[in-house]
Amino acid sequence: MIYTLTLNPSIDYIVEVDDLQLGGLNRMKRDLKLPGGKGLNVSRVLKRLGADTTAMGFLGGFTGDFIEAALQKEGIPADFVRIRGGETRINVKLKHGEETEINGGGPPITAEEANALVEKLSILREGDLIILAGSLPSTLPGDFYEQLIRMCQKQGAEFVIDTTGEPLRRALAYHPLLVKPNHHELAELFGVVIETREQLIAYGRKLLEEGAQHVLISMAGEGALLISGDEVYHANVPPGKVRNSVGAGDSMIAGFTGMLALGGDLMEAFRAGVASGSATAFSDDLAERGLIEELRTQVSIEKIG
Ligand SMILES: Nc1ncnc2c1ncn2[C@@H]1O[C@H](COP(=O)(O)OP(=O)(O)OP(=O)(O)O)[C@@H](O)[C@H]1O
Ligand SMILES: O=P(O)(O)OC[C@@]1(O)O[C@H](CO)[C@@H](O)[C@@H]1O
Repeated sequence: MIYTLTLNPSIDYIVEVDDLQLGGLNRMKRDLKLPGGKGLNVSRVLKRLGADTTAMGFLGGFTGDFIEAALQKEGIPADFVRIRGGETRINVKLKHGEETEINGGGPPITAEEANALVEKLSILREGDLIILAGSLPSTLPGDFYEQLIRMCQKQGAEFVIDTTGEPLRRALAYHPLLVKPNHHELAELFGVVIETREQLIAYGRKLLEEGAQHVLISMAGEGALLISGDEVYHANVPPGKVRNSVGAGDSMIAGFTGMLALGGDLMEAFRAGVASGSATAFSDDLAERGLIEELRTQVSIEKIG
């Protein structure tokens, strides 16, 4: 079973305008409300790929009800802690030729609610994988991800972590199955400017040295790098019209881990990851299975190191 953990989920409110007038009245051309948050996105794509998944985390208020109903409609098992002190955030994704994102801070989580989540995670067993994804709510301790990782490992489960900064850095020592920074996150993590592919690979290798089992570096339209052991692979992205990049990275994690869970090898997982990321980039919502399958045949992988 692949569990996903989203400590700070969201409704993603996607708003499209023709010509954004800052300081003026804008009329929406189109809008869409989707369940969001990184782990939730991973679960939604895993489900479409036919992998077993359960979504976990915190939900509150009417926005939390919306997300629960959306997951139920898609047949995704969910086991969230309901919080009492606020509503799950609404993140605005503004499309105006480019994409501008305004993410909320998220509601407060009490110590009691945090403990309730820890209790729920006692269900994890050997053979399970948990994907910890997204920002850490500011009311939780800075080492909360680390606490959860230690606990999951005691129970024999593997983990993937997709977050930024210190929580990501600290998680490396626990040997995550996968980390997937994009090129900007990788540069930020090491406080450097990365200009060449060689530099990307060098910093990706550092993540392996610090403990990650596999490193995926996503580069949006430039494809992705997989660094594993002494080997480095590059995948191209298939051609297509970009409609939405929100959740492309999460879809990539779903494709990669889902394929491994379904018995695929590392190269098949890499290919499925890239195809899933691109299928989301070419869709209004997250990728559907049909498009992922179609794009999978168009991803070519080259060993470059
Ligand atoms: N413009 C694009 N064209 C084709 N494929 C894309 C494009 N953008 C993203 N993808 C696919 O999705 C993968 C992940 O994208 P990206 O590098 O943008 O991740 P990310 O920054 O973590 O995304 P997000 O945070 O928006 O979910 C890429 O490696 C690629 O396979
Ligand atoms: O604020 P965080 O937790 O870093 O990111 C949240 C978020 O931007 O990530 C997802 C896309 O990856 C969206 O569904 C969601 O709105």
